[in-house]
Amino acid sequence: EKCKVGYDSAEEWCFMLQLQGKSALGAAEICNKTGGRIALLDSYKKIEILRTYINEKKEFLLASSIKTQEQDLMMSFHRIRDMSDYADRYCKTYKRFKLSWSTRKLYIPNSELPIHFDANERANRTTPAGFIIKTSSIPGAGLGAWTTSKVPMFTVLGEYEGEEHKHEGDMSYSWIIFEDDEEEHMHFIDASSLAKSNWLRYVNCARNVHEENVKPIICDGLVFYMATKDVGPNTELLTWYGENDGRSLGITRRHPARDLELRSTNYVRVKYKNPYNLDNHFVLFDPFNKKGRHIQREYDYSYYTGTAGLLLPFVCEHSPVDTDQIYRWLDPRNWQTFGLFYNFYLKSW
Ligand SMILES: C[S@@+](CC[C@H](N)C(=O)[O-])C[C@H]1O[C@@H](n2cnc3c(N)ncnc32)[C@H](O)[C@@H]1O
Repeated sequence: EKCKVGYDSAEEWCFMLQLQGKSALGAAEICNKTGGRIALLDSYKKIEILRTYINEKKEFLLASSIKTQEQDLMMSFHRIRDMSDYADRYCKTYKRFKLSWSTRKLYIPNSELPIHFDANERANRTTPAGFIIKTSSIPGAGLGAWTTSKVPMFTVLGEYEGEEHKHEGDMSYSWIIFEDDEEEHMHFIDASSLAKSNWLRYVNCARNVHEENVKPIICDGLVFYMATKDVGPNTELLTWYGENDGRSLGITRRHPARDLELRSTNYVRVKYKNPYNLDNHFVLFDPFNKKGRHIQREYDYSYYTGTAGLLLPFVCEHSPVDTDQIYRWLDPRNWQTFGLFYNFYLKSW
């Protein structure tokens, strides 16, 4: 037998399907321990052989209980998508009827302001009944907006008020509004002034999908905030600021409202060698997809899954022929080294 213990022979390769769910790093570690490495897809033939190999073990894979994470992820994704659809509908109605009965039904207006008050108290004084401004649940984030009673899903928490500029002001309280999708046609709604904003300025940025419960609806040059879940009492309202602002707050996670490309809940993690740039990286391999779309780039889904990322089954391999080594020689980035070796070889010969 050419394959090591625990490995199965599949044509010229030796594979081992691991049904335990692991992160990319955890998987690499286990493959190392068994004397192999993460299976590397570097030829069409190998992809086909690996597909056949996994298909033979299909029942085990389908029976493994670790799919719940992918299912959660897809559900969260669809929920976020549904919220976008709902927001679009809300906006259409708003554009036609403004705040009429239909858009006002689930709309929470600012608290009414007294006639005389300190101008800088405006923002806080607009806080409606059922909400309170107090220290955020996020360490170091300052103040936050909290519920004191239940808020049903789809409740519009009001309009994000601020000064409208054409120039960039204090970006930490600004929404950028693109009018008709053109960069030149944009403005900012800047809530940095306490005298010219309302309580929604205190809504902080969610760090993950579990705590995210508010969606900005950008509509008709304005921004509304809408609850995307039934929110219980004494819960902080948190929304996703967008990738740029998220990043500047140290939240580098990808918010998959943009593009969650998962199509399956049967992924197996392997590596893939890109034939164009010879880069090799982790991919999600869907061995049961018959339409040929079985390789999926793996993005950072930790916005959903927490820091370890998706826990997936994976395939280890060890090959009597180290194809990775061969590719290293073929990689143009290594040719300089190869040249040195070649010169040395010629000279010594
Ligand atoms: C629109 S304000 C939110 C209200 C702010 N916390 C306050 O006390 O006025 C945005 C600012 O809140 C803070 N913040 C919001 N989300 C945060 C997060 N996830 N982590 C750290 N700071 C955050 C940052 O200082 C950010 O510039």
